[in-house]
Amino acid sequence: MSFAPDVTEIIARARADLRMGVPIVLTGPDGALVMAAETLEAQRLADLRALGGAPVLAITARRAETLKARAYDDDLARVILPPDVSLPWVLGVADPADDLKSPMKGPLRTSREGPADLHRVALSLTKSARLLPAAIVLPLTDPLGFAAANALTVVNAALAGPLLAASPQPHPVVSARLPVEAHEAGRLHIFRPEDGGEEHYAFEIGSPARDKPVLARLHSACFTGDVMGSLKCDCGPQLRGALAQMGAEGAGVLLYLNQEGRGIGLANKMRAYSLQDQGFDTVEANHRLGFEDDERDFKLGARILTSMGFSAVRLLTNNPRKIAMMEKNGIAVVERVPLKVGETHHNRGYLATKAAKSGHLL
Ligand SMILES: Nc1nc2c(ncn2[C@@H]2O[C@H](COP(=O)(O)OP(=O)(O)OP(=O)(O)O)[C@@H](O)[C@H]2O)c(=O)[nH]1
Ligand SMILES: [Zn+2]
Repeated sequence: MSFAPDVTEIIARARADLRMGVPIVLTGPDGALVMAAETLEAQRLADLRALGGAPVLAITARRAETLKARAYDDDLARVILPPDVSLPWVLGVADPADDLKSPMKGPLRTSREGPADLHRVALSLTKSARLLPAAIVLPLTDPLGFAAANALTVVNAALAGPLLAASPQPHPVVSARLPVEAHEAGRLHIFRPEDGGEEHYAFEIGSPARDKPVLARLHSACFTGDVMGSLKCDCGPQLRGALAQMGAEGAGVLLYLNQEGRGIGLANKMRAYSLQDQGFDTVEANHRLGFEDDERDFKLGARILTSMGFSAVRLLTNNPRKIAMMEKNGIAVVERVPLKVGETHHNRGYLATKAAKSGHLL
């Protein structure tokens, strides 16, 4: 019988639970109750306090650096909850929105007791749920009993950790003809990753030969730039520029990858924009939120191209990481086609930061 969900499916459930503010239980050699800081409610925090024990707030080393909290576990810190912990305290540690307005009072104490494996998986889960990377973790003596009594999702952390770090295989779902302004012979293909995450799209123009390098673009979703015409980035003009070039050549493939905000999600990108209004650049803003500069899965694009039958591209990009990841994952980049469009006085600093800190080619 195989009606029960497998680990991948349970991870998808856990992600949905955390987004709703429902706690989950992680099991490893030990077990722990996990709640995402961003969706924590006052009543659940009160219930947590009533349980006793030694809860911590796990945050990434990036966020810990901003808060001057010691990260004993390299990539994360376990902040000890004060006995009178309140919801604003939890949110103040997790969310940098008010860092400048109300700097944290007193030094944060962090734990170095025992392994941090469950905390690491808890943070990966909050990231994959596109929430702030911060989670309350409370060790439990009877994790399975606690989960059963409260009908909570149980995730085996040892199995989930590697799956959360891996790139899920996107499967083709459907494709249909779609004439667009750039070219009448367009076809939109939908791909669905097997981890229950966001779908991604491939827009094919003309009938590019599978045995020759295809003019290709890996475009990461940017609602603000692609749809709203934001002047803060160059995404909209890049999207339309790439389509126009493919239209003019009569052939090409544009992958539209739903990795909004370099993989942190639109809500977190808007948090980053607020920080940028406080004077931080695009990379510093990601770090203050607890993210790396770029949280995208670049393998995804190579996998979709491979599944469409392509093995070589002329890649429209200024980002050398995209080229390296294509090559590493079986797609030869025979030419880099620069895509320099859409510079405005609003995005000049953003583009300069990408060149200085993220290695973008000018
Ligand atoms: N976190 C964050 N994401 C941003 C910001 N501005 C734009 N983005 C996102 O950055 C991504 C840009 O995607 P791309 O244009 O494909 O990538 P790129 O790395 O600039 O590379 P090329 O355009 O190919 O040179 C999109 O997902 C945007 O939503 C920002 O200030 N912070
Ligand atoms: Zn953009």
